[in-house]
Amino acid sequence: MDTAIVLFNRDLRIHDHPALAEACARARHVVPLFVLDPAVPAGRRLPFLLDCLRDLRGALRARGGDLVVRRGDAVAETVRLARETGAAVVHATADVSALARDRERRLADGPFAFRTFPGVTVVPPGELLPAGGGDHYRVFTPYWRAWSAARRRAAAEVPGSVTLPPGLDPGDIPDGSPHDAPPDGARGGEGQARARLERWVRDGLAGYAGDRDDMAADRTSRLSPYIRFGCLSPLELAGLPGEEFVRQLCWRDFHHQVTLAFPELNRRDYRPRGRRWRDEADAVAAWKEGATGVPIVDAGMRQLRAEGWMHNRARLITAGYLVKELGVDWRAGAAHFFELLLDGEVADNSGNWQWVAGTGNDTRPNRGFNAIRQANRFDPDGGYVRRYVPELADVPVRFVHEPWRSPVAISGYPRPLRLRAA
Ligand SMILES: Cc1cc2nc3c(=O)[nH]c(=O)nc-3n(C[C@H](O)[C@H](O)[C@H](O)COP(=O)(O)OP(=O)(O)OC[C@H]3O[C@@H](n4cnc5c(N)ncnc54)[C@H](O)[C@@H]3O)c2cc1C
Repeated sequence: MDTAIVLFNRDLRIHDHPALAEACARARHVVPLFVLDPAVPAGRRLPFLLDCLRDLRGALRARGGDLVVRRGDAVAETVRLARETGAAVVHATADVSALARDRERRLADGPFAFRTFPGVTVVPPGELLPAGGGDHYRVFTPYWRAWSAARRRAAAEVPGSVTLPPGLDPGDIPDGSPHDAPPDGARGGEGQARARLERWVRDGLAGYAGDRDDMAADRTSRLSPYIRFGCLSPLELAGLPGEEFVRQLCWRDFHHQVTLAFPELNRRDYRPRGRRWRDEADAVAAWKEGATGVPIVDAGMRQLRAEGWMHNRARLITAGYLVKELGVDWRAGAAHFFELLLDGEVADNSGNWQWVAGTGNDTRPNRGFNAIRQANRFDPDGGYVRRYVPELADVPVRFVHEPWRSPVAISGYPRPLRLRAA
């Protein structure tokens, strides 16, 4: 094989990258390509994405290659580059969203051989099928059992060298304007990801099972934006010790295999339950602003806005409040999360929202989400609330989750919009 293009998407790494490794092993010239598509705006994730591209370019240059960057429609630009370089083969990492699969279908019709490779999940979506029939697992526990027992591929080798065809213009990676700076300075890229992983394995992994729901302690890995952009290989992460952490990666795989089978997961109820949602524009606006008057909900929503990330327990509480307490359609909440989260991504976002709403893969669709009970259990000292809702910084512990019970008026903080009895 003379020239192969490797089309990157959300697999922005050189470690364990089967599509890249195979191209480098077989082709004389390899063109690593990323296409910035204005029709698929990265929104708030753009600065993080640009960091990832710069880091990937650096890693490829260190191996004698480069990252070729183009702007436009990913398929049209790939076809154009194949013509320019005479590439007969295009490699990509297989993905599950409707958008990604449409791109794969169009690439398969291109004037080259198109091959997809694993790498977005630990176990490729669709590889495990339930014994009782069906094209995917609908319930997590049997999936977890099958997933834990499944044979895994070996991690792909990092290519020693990458050789571009001569005379190719690599193209610029835009700077991104300062007002686009990532929230709270979160920097993207495989180098950052591996450094954070190393720190977390040293300091956090051993205590993960006990600490992951302690909202104030904030001791989860915070690797999700890096996993979302593929700066880390899920397969490599799943080789870490610690069942509880690996189980979360299995949840991620689970939602991906659901999305492969049900690509409308971000639009349609997975299990329609005939729910009538309320039209509550003012309440939704207050929820988005972190001004519902329910401290644990407001703390989560303000963390999301400030950091582009929210603790998993806060995601469950804020989502539960919107759909179960306010009776608002999960799609409105999922769209807001998707817009603001650095890790925002169809399978995990919509899969989790539908799980909370009872329209997804929860075996207990009527599960309650009592925000106050959750707050007392997972933020018993109110440390999480105080961090994000400074109006409550000096309120005594016994009122921090229910400030409306305080005999002393608290200025500057609203009364709760709506709340079931705790
Ligand atoms: C309503 C709602 C929306 C969510 N939207 C997203 C989203 O858009 N993108 C996203 O990556 N996660 C989403 N999650 C899942 C989870 O909250 C985040 O993955 C997690 O909080 C990220 O923090 P962490 O990296 O510290 O996780 P850790 O606890 O350290 O877990 C390690 C990794 O496992 C994966 N993971 C953990 N929990 C889940 C889960 N419940 N479902 C799927 N994967 C999981 C993530 O890749 C995470 O980085 C959502 C959860 C809820 C309840």
